[in-house]
Amino acid sequence: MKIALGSDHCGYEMKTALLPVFRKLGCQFTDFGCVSTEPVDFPDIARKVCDAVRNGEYERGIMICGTGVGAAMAANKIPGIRASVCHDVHSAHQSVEHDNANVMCIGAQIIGSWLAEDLIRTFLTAKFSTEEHFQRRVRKLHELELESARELMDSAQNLSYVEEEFS
Ligand SMILES: O=C(CO)[C@H](O)[C@H](O)[C@H](O)COP(=O)(O)O
Repeated sequence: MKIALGSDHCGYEMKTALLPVFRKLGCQFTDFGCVSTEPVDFPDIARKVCDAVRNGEYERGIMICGTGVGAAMAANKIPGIRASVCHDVHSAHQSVEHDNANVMCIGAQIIGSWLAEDLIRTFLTAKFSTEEHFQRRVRKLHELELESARELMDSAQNLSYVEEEFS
């Protein structure tokens, strides 16, 4: 499995400590940054990780920030991304089995690297269920994404109409 990996400065040390885990699991991975504990902005890294997953080059993504929350917020803005914040093993597999999560976000300020290793192993080995109700719900997530895109396009059109009127 090919994994897109990323962190901000708060997750950098945990990410570095976890690199042997990906090797042990036989995963191919690319680290999309950051490269030190120098402060960066998690949305910039999330963009790179999620684009790599979204374009199909990588099957899943893992982001580590301070809490996992900011990374998940950023990731879920990107079409095609279903990101979870996981600090327990149950969520790590259920978010894939039921919700087809393709990015998992972890908070380095919340858990230690032993649990993070279990979460990664669990997330990467879980598979999306073929049961119809789970498939239907994920289709609905996609529909929400399309509705939001349409709403954005409509409001952009309204905006240009207003701009024309006042120019
Ligand atoms: O946890 C985070 C977002 O949910 C991130 O790791 C932030 O960087 C966190 O807010 C830490 O902020 P800092 O003052 O830039 O270290």
